[in-house]
Amino acid sequence: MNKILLKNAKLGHKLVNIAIENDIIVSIDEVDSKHSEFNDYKVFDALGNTVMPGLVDVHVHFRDPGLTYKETIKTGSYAAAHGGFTTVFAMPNVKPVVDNPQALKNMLSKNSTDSCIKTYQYASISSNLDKSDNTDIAAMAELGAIAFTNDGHGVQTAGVMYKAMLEAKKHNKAIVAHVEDDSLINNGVMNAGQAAEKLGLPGMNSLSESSQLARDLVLAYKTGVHYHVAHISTAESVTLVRIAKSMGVHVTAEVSPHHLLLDDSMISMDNPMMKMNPPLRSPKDRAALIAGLLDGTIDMVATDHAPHSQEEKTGSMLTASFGIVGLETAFSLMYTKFVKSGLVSLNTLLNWMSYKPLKAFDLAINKIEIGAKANLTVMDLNHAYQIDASQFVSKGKNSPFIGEKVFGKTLITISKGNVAYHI
Ligand SMILES: NC(=O)N[C@@H](CC(=O)O)C(=O)O
Ligand SMILES: [Zn+2]
Ligand SMILES: [Zn+2]
Repeated sequence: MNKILLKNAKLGHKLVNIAIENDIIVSIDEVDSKHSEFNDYKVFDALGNTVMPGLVDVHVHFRDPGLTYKETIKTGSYAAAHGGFTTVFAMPNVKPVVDNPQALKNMLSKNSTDSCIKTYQYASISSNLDKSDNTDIAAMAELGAIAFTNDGHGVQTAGVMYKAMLEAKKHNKAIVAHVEDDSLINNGVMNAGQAAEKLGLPGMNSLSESSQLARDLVLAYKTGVHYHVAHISTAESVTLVRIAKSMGVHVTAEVSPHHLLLDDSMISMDNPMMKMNPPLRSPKDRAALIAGLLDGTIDMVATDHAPHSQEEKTGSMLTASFGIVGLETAFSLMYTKFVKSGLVSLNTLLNWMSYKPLKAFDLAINKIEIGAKANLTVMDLNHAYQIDASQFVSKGKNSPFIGEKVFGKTLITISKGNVAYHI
């Protein structure tokens, strides 16, 4: 049997010892209580640091199979554990795309052998993410796809989206949408606006997101499907989700740390690390995202961890790949900017980064109590440091936050009773 004792962990205001057998928390005792039957346990000392429910990220790209020079399930899941995540949802835009039952079967078995944390798998809505033929949602729901998404691309026609929603609803699965109307992108490499004009770079119209979102929300209203908005990025999108929620549409939304913390006014030069999809929007959009997260319109934070090679992220934004890594910086950035600054409590941050992501997808929540699955992480919340790409265990070093001063360092991550990361 796998037996772990996590000693001297701060849980609320108490200092506790947490015993884990296989994947279950079997006891939580105050440190000074006399409990001495832990002889054959593997001991990890939290040294008085805070233990919290494992973080959850519903949006990661692990690039495996097919693009393993960028990331593998091994390196990606280890990066997640290093960031305090016990649970992630992997996107289907690998090679081959997870767009059929056999590809999904292969992914599910690869995730279970290669990932050091709990990894759920998305399957796609249409074949190869671009063709107009719908995938076999019924079969892939049956096999265990967590939900369906064409992330990386918008679903360009209402017909394909409507059909996918009807099928997903029938099988009690969510549709996760990367909302982007290709006809409003104009070969852009950043948000269309003053900043793009100043730099002389082609801009992507933000209506590309909100106009397709408006379409989808009508379809979601009609079909009753759970519709989840990936990486929401514009003020209009937040307003649309707010209205849809008030109408009773089953809609949830995620926002990335970078869209909360950066905007296009901060792109002072042609810098590939500031290139991602959706692009960093205007300061006004960013303010609306923060307001939307604070008032509950936006449900959760998700990283959209998108590793790329160094070559793919050097040179000009005109040619660089879209996307940045996020798993190893998300918690510390959010903790520093939202909790340490006094804006919200640690508990609220954990709602955004653990409780609500699981709740939204009807999964059991991570909690630290006897009988619960051992999905937890120990953080040194007082540890101050500068973000340094050489400390990343991800293959992707493509972060715009290098050099940023943050608080919060992961000491131990336990997922399903396995010690996935420890210092
Ligand atoms: N976010 C990105 O800029 N890139 C993602 C795709 C996506 O999330 O849309 C990728 O797969 O690289
Ligand atoms: Zn996307
Ligand atoms: Zn993505």
